[in-house]
Amino acid sequence: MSVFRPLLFKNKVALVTGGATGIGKAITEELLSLGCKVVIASRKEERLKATVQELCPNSNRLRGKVCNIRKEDQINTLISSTLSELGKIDYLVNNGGGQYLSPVADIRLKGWDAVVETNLTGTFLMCKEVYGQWMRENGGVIVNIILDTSRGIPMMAHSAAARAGVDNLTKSLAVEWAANGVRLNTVAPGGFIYSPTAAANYGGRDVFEKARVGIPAKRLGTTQEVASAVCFLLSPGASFISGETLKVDGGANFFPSLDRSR
Ligand SMILES: CCC/C=C/C(=O)SCCNC(=O)CCNC(=O)[C@H](O)C(C)(C)COP(=O)([O-])OP(=O)([O-])OC[C@H]1O[C@@H](n2cnc3c(N)ncnc32)[C@H](O)[C@@H]1OP(=O)([O-])[O-]
Ligand SMILES: NC(=O)C1=CN([C@@H]2O[C@H](COP(=O)(O)OP(=O)(O)OC[C@H]3O[C@@H](n4cnc5c(N)ncnc54)[C@H](OP(=O)(O)O)[C@@H]3O)[C@@H](O)[C@H]2O)C=CC1
Repeated sequence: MSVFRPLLFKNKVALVTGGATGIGKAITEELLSLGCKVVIASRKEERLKATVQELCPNSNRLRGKVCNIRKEDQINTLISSTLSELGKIDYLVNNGGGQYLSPVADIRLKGWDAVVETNLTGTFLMCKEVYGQWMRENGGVIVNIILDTSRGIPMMAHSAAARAGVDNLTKSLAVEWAANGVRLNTVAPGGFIYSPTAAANYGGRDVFEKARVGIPAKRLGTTQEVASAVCFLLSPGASFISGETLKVDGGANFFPSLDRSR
């Protein structure tokens, strides 16, 4: 059940990348339950269709649009078609992204570029385009999902570097665009947030289960717990918060790393 007051969100238009699966799907569900109209955008059309069918089969409050955030022309079309269909974009959640596990020594340039383009360049392009086409004149709120990079991330160094870039980009934009009524923040899920699609990327549930020992609460975070943080930052309750990074990690960042071996 939502912890927010629907009136604050009613009839707002939200664009959520990667909104058909995992954390993005939980954000989509939360925003729908609060009365938003939501556009979800990602590469695989069948996932978009399945989520629209599951969450909102009999209404056009949820729309899926195919978009690869590594392609500037596709982003341009995503924003312009959303604006022509729904008239505005109040919220943008840059959630689409990911990486693969690899020691740095084995990362090829093509793989490095794929991860940086997806996570850093894709977020830059989405922010720039939504600002240029709508938020510069009308204001809005942006939340960028990253990883908690505060201690580095061995085996995911390409993604950690890209996400640290997103974190810093968010701070610059929070200052540059403040006078235009645009707020931006990042949410950093640090502990492991299980969803079937996230786990499939790592060959199953195992890698998530192993992470449990490094989390003080000895449990994984849920996609809904990330969605709540995102919705708080989108809401008027966060109207004087910009350029911040909110960790959603059950305190794992403060847990002595020695305890991780137990
Ligand atoms: C762990 C717990 C925490 C969880 C955190 C999460 O984020 S959960 C969220 C989890 N969800 C996600 O992460 C979902 C989104 N993630 C993705 O789609 C991919 O991880 C992507 C971002 C690399 C794009 O991939 P793509 O195929 O569209 O990209 P492309 O075709 O442009 O270039 C591919 C190049 O990248 C390399 N390479 C790629 N994979 C591997 C690998 N397994 N092995 C080795 N290398 C790999 C390879 O060099 C390849 O070129 P090659 O040598 O084959 O010619
Ligand atoms: N699960 C976790 O523990 C953590 C997750 N995160 C981050 O949270 C976000 C959501 O991940 P999660 O829900 O867990 O995993 P998922 O794999 O379910 O979500 C990733 C989403 O991103 C979309 N996506 C990937 N690449 C692109 C692209 N090039 N263009 C458009 N969409 C794309 C995918 O859709 P499609 O394949 O159809 O394009 C998918 O919907 C990611 O950025 C992830 O890195 C951060 C910390 C921890």
